[in-house]
Amino acid sequence: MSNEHTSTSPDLLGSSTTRRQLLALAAVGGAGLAAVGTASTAAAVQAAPGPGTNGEVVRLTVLGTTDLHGNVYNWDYFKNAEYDDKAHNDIGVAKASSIIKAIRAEVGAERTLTIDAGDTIQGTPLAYYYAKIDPITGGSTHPMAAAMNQVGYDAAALGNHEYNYGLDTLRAFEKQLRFPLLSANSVDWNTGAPAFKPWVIKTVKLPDTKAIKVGILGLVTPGVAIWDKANVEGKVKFPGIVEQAKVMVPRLKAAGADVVIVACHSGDSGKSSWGDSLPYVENASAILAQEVPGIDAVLVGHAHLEIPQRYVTNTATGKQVLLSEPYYWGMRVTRMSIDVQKIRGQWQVVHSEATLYNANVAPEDPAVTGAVAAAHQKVLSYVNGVIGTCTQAMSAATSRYEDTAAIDFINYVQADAVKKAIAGTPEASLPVLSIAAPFNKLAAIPAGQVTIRDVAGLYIYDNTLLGIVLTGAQVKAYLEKSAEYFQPCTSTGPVAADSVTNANATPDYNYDVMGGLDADLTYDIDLARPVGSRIVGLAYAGTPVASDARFVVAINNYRQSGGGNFPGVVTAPVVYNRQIEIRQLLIDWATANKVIDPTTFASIDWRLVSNGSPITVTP
Ligand SMILES: Nc1ncnc2c1ncn2[C@@H]1O[C@H](CO)[C@H]2OP(=O)(O)O[C@H]21
Repeated sequence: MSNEHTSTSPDLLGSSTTRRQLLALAAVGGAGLAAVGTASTAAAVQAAPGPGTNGEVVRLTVLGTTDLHGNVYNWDYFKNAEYDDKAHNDIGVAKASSIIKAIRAEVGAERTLTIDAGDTIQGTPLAYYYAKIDPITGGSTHPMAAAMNQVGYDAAALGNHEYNYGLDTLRAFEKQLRFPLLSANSVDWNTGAPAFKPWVIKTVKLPDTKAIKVGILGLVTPGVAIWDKANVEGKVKFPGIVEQAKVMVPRLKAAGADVVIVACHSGDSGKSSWGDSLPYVENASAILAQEVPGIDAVLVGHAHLEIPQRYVTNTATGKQVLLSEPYYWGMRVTRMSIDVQKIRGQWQVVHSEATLYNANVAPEDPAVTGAVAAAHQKVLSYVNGVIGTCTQAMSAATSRYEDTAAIDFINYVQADAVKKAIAGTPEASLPVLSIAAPFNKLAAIPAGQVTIRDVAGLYIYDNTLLGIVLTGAQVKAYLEKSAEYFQPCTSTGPVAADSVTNANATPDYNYDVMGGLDADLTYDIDLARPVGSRIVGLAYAGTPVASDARFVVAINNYRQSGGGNFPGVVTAPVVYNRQIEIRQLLIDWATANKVIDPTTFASIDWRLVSNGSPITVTP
C-alpha cells in the first residue's frame, strides 16, 4: 500500500488509543469484529455459551501467519519498488509483527501464542541470497530467522518450500530460530522416527488459575515427496496429514495438552494437484478437522487463500473445529480467540472464533526491519546489478494465451543447456524441446540494461533442470494435458483472457508452452474441440510429429516429479539432471552472452484457434 502507512509515528503501538485504532482499522472478516480492542474481552467471554458452567472461562489468543515466503519488508524485489497490488495489500512479516504486537498488548502477552504455518525460507531474492549466494550453511544469519525471532513466535510448521534448498540449509535455519520448527509428518526414511519436533506444549499460567497446556502440532502437505524428491529421497518420508495426526494427536493429549492447535501447511479444499502419484491428500486441513478427534483449531496454510473463519464438525465428537487461513506473504494475521473453561477439573474449549487483520494499515515494526536492514541492502545491490542488455523489451504479461519472447527465452536457455550437456551421449542426435509455464505475468525484461532482478522475475520458483526422453505420442499427450488450462471457445473473439484461461481453476503455473531448439515445434490449440483432442497440426521443423519419434525434453524438477500430474514424464528416461537451478541458468546465460536479442530465439509457434481460425484474445 501507499507510503502514508509506513511512516506512522513511533508511538502508534505504544499508545492504547492508536493501538485500538490500528486494530479496528485492520480487522477484516471473521467473527471477532465486535470484540476488537477490548482488553481481556471479559464481556465476550462471559457471553460465550459453555456447557457445565462450573468454572471460570479464560480466553486464549492464538495469532497466526503463513506462507511468508521470504518477505520481511513491504518490498517487491523484482520491481525494485514498494509492494503493491490491485487490492493495495501490503506484505512482509514486519507489518504483520506490528499487528501481532498490538494484539498482544491489548489482550496480554501471557495469554497469547503466536504461530506460523510454513513456507518461510523461499520466495524472494532475500531468501534466495541467504540460501545460495551467502548461504546460512556458511555462517550467515537468515533474515527470516532474524525477523521471526524479533516477532517472538512460539512455533512454526514446516512448509513444503522449507525443503527447497536441501536438509543442510533447513537444519541451519532451524538452529537459528528461538522457537521450534514443527513437522509431525516429516519422518526419518528408514526408521519412521520424527525428523523434526512433531509438537510443542506451551504452558499458559495466569494468576489464580491452574496452568493451561496448549499443544501445537505441525503438519506439512506430503507433496514434498514429489516436489523436492531430489532433496528428500532416502532421507525423509511424508506420511499423510490425517493418517499421521491420528497417531500424533492422542500422543499430544497423553503428554498433557488441554487444547490442541494444528499449524497445518495444507489448504482446506480436500483436493490434490498430483492425481494418483501419492496416496495422500494435498489440501487436507478440513478433512483433518473432520476426521481426527481432539483438535480444537487449525491454522491453515499452503493454498494462499484468505479464510477468516470456518468451522468443521468433527465426525467422532460432534465438536466444532475452528479453521482460519491468513492469506500469504504476511498480508493478513489470523487472531483466534479460544475460550477454555474448567469442567470437572479439566480445561475444555467452550467457544472459539477467528478474525483476520489486514497488515496494510500497519507500520513496519522497526525491531523487525532493524534486524534485517543490512541483509535487505545487500540483496538490493545484488538484484540491481546489471548483467547485460536486451535489444527489445520482453514481457510475460500475455504469455498465458499467446506465444511470447519471454517464455521462448526460458525454453531456449533450458534446451540449450540440455543439448550442450548431452553432447557425446547416445541421445545427442535427438531433437531437443523444452517446456516452460507463464508463472509470473508481471515479469518483464526491459529494452536496454538488464539486471539480475529482471531475469530472476521470469523464474520465480527454485526449480532445477532435467532432460527426459519422450516419444512423439507423449509430446502430443503432454500438450493435450497442458491445453486443459483453456476454456472452450467457439468464436474467434475478441474474447477476454480471463474467459478462456484457468479452466477448472487450473493455475497459470500448470499451463506449459513447449518449444523446439534447433527447429520450431509448431501447433494450434483448438478451443472448439473437446479436451484431449485440441492439439492440431503438431509439427517439428515443418514435418508432422510421428507417434514413435523421439525427443529430449528440457523440463523442470517440479513437473518431472509429478507436479501438475502431466502424463508420461515421471517414468520417462532421464538423460540430464545436474541439479542446476533454472533461474541461475538464465542469469548465467545473460551474463555470458551480454546481449539478449529475441530475434535469435523467439518466433510465433503456437496459437489459440477456434475451428481452425485464430482467436483474438484481449488482456
Ligand atoms: N514449478 C514449480 N516449482 C515449485 N513449486 C511449484 C511450481 N509450480 C507450482 N508450484 C507449487 O506447487 C503447489 C501446487 O501443486 C503450489 O503451492 P505453493 O508451494 O504455494 O506453489 C505451488
